[in-house]
Amino acid sequence: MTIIIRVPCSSANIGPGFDVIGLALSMYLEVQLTVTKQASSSHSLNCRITYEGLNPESVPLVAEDNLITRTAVYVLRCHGIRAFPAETHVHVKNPIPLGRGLGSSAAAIVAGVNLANEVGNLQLSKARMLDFCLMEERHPDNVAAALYGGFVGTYLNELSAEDLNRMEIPLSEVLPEPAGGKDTGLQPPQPPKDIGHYTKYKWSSEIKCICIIPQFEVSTAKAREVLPESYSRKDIVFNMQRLAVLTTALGQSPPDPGMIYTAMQDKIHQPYRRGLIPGLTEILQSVTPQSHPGLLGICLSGAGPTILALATSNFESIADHLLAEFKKEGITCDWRLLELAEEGTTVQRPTAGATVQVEEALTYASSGVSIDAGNDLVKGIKALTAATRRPGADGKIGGFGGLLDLNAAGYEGGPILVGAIDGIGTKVKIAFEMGKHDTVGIDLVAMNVNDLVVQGAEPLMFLDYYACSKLNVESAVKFVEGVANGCIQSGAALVGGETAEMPGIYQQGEYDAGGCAIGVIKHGATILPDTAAMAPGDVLLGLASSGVHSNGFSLVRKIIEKKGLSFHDTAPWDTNVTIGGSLLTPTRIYVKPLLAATRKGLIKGMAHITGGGLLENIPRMLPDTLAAELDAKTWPALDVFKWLKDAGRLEDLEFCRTFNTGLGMVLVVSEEKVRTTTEILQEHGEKVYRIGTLTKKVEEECIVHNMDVWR
Ligand SMILES: Nc1ncnc2c1ncn2[C@@H]1O[C@H](COP(=O)(O)OP(=O)(O)O)[C@@H](O)[C@H]1O
Ligand SMILES: N[C@@H](CCOP(=O)(O)O)C(=O)O
Repeated sequence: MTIIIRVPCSSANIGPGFDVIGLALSMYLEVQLTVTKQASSSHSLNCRITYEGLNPESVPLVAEDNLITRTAVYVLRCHGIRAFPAETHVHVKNPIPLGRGLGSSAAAIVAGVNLANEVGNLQLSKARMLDFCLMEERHPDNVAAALYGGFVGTYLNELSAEDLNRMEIPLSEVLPEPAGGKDTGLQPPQPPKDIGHYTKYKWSSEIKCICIIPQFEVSTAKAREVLPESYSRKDIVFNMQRLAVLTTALGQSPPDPGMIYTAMQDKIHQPYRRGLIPGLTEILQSVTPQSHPGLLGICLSGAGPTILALATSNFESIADHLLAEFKKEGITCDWRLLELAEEGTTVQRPTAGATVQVEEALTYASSGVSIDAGNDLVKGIKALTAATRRPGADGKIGGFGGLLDLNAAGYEGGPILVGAIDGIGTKVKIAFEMGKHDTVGIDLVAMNVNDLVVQGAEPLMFLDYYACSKLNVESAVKFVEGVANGCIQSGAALVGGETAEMPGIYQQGEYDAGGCAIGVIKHGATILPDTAAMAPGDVLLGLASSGVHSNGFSLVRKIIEKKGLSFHDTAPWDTNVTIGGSLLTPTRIYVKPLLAATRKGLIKGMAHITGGGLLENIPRMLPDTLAAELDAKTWPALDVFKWLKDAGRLEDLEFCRTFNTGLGMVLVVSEEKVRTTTEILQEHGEKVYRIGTLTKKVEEECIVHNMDVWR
């Protein structure tokens, strides 16, 4: 499958509008993209480049050096993708002469950003693409015209010194000494949002563009070096007066040659560039609407050396005259008659909506976390833990919590102790980003006490472990505030903890936290799950989660990053909150409602839906002979999950194996106890859904029907 990206060339300034106005013109750079899946590639950054067109000697075919591909790699790296997929073939067809003032570098940069968008399936908006273009080509006139097409006026929000000096931005062709161009090995920061703005002016359809293209190059960087740092008020006013008239005059029909010719005069760049283009002033002055009927105006195209003459007729005779003028200076030129390219950059995919096929849907594993590896570890250490068995504890692992019978251990009359240990995972990264530390402690407690309660245990005490590079007392206190809050919600006492300062292990300003809950089950009470009591036909009840809870955050962060969003942006799934604010919603603590129900002997088993989602956690409470059959239509799909699934293009099974999908707990209850159980849980504020039943196991342990409701 080949995707074709077409970017028009552009002519900037049109006389007085230096760095402000641009025209997209009907000569197109074409980039053909094909990805053939291979294990590896011998080409730089996995990308093979071929080129046909003008100035082949000046166009590097190494992806690290070529402006199109190095722009694409910059954009990909901003999204956590280090290189092209192996193997990418980029074929470039380029009729735009390089270094002539027709926006060849702008076209290459715009093509590169679009290339990354296709290869990485980044789904960037055009406005966001403009931001990426402007990190590289810092004058907006050419890139805005090339991207959006038409006759555009632009302005730029100034970049901060920090953003100006980013090392990871590819070397620009147009800045004298750009800071960037270095691969620091780090992920480049996302560009600031909305750097560039544009408006489209009307363009009179009678006007055509005669481009006289001398056979020598003037690099834009050099043509900017000759410009002064400051201008007289007289010259600025001269240009502004003309620009104000020109932008409207070029949209009027019929165009007014007298007005346009005068309005295309300039005092702030052309006079200074004449040293680079022999005979420039004389050539510009050699034609007028009077001497050459049909001519509207004449100027330097961009930084030159191309001359742009706007005309409504007599194109050939105007061109012949200008070619002869250049000839007097000993300069040979080509000429082209171009029209306005109204459309801007286009991307042609073989079928509408198709994406580069090699682009795979995100998976939890692709975000760096492997559920399978975790399962393999449990298998691998089973024998080791079994060797630690002692009276009161069988040394088996794999349950939600670990059990020790104090009575059997020699403490006569003592209850069964249940212990759980867990962390918050990378949800803490969002706390760092948002500077909000008072809720992740709730998550920490929740992850532990919810694991205890599913065994029927009442959590009694909690200990936390907080490790950082340098202790920030304020955020650490906030963190413990969250832990204490979680303990109060679950009725556990916070009896101790540990704070560790470990410079060199953690990144500055960051921390990690773990915690351990201990609870008890009275002798005589049922230790859950009561697998022996479960039978086909038993009902599965689901309790609503408060959101993503505390699992799957590596994937969440990857999706947010891939979409080019910041945690401070408005949440696409809820415009009342920021993304970070919404994602920091603490994990729901189910201890009190579930203890109320278990004490009445209503529940046969419970699964805390954490990493591994419904598919991996529900089977943990079932006997070998039974399977869970769920209908996804029976509980609401939370908007946050729908968005994550769509934005990450997560496949149904992957989604269901990573996230809680809207259910934080799943219970097994016999049919006759469904009503009472539901009522008790609802009295405690839970949202309860009847989500499925237990069936005889044939092959799969957990089957979810109608997963298409999440799409
Ligand atoms: N199609 C292309 N492929 C690769 N690099 C390109 C392409 N077009 C332009 N460039 C790069 O841009 C440079 C010209 O940029 P610049 O001096 O701004 O001139 P222009 O006025 O043509 O934009 C070339 O020397 C080359 O490095
Ligand atoms: N406003 C810029 C335009 C440069 O255009 P190019 O086509 O020469 O790259 C300038 O005048 O420097």
